Amino acid sequence: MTMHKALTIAGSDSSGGAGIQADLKTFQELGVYGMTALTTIVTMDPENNWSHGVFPQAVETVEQQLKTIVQGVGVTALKTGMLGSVEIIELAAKTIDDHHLTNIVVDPVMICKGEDEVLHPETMVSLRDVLVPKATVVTPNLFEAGQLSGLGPIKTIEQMKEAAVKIYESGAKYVLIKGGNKLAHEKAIDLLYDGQTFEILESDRIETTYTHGAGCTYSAAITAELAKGKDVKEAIQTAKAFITEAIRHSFPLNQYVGPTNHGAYRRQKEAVHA
Ligand SMILES: Nc1ncnc2c1ncn2[C@@H]1O[C@H](COP(=O)(O)OP(=O)(O)O)[C@@H](O)[C@H]1O
Ligand SMILES: Cc1ncc(COP(=O)(O)O)c(C=O)c1O
Repeated sequence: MTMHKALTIAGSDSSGGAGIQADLKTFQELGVYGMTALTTIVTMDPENNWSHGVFPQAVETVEQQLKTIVQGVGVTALKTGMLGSVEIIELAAKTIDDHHLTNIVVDPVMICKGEDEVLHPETMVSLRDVLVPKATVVTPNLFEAGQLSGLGPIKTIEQMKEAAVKIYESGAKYVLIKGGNKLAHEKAIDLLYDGQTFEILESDRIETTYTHGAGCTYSAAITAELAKGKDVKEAIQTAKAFITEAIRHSFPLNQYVGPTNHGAYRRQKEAVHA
């Protein structure tokens, strides 16, 4: 039996709903063997208004993890999430080049939901210039698309298209901009651009504030499907169905954070086939 092996190079969300935790849960649900290179650790302080703590790992530690996985095991597809520093972004890009890795999903994480400033502005420039050019698919949300394209706040589908063209020019093969619940539309709209045509992906828009980890989960699902050998459009379609079910069944974990439900898509499929 062929084993499909996916890697996530990303941060840890200690509360379990986003970051590498979301990625691993998603890989498992979609039948792919998941591996991790941990870049930074994010905490939330219940005694201090849930303020975020960010604890970056040393570059050497990330390098050794990548060696373990890429040289020691081999990967069929990989995604990047929160990378935390320019050095780690450069390391991820170099690893992709040195080992001729393919099926690369770049989730250009710049902030955690609820925050409104880029964690480190210099990482945005490095993501755009060093890592986005390696991407098979880059998956910015509206805020990140505004930053990567230089267009600033994006509010309409027309502006999403304009941003997609600019980001494509940075060198990604496919640009997938997530409208999600920040676009004023009755559906949850994402826009896919392959350098030639725009495609709108839409799903039910679910009335909830529990979307913690939605972007991580979506990009991990795309990665898992690419690892199985699916083409980009097919992988994105499955991932969109996966994240829609995960959001439909999301839940409050505590007063502050509500993660998506990683098991919902598989349960729904099993119910249909029962
Ligand atoms: N309320 C919602 N209902 C349905 N789909 C949603 C909702 N919010 C986000 N999505 C979808 O979830 C995926 C992740 O988007 P988003 O939450 O914007 O990413 P991020 O976590 O990076 O900000 C996208 O496919 C988006 O359209
Ligand atoms: C480690 C880590 N990566 C990524 C994210 C981004 O999560 P989301 O998918 O909700 O945008 C977070 C948010 O808390 C995080 O802690």
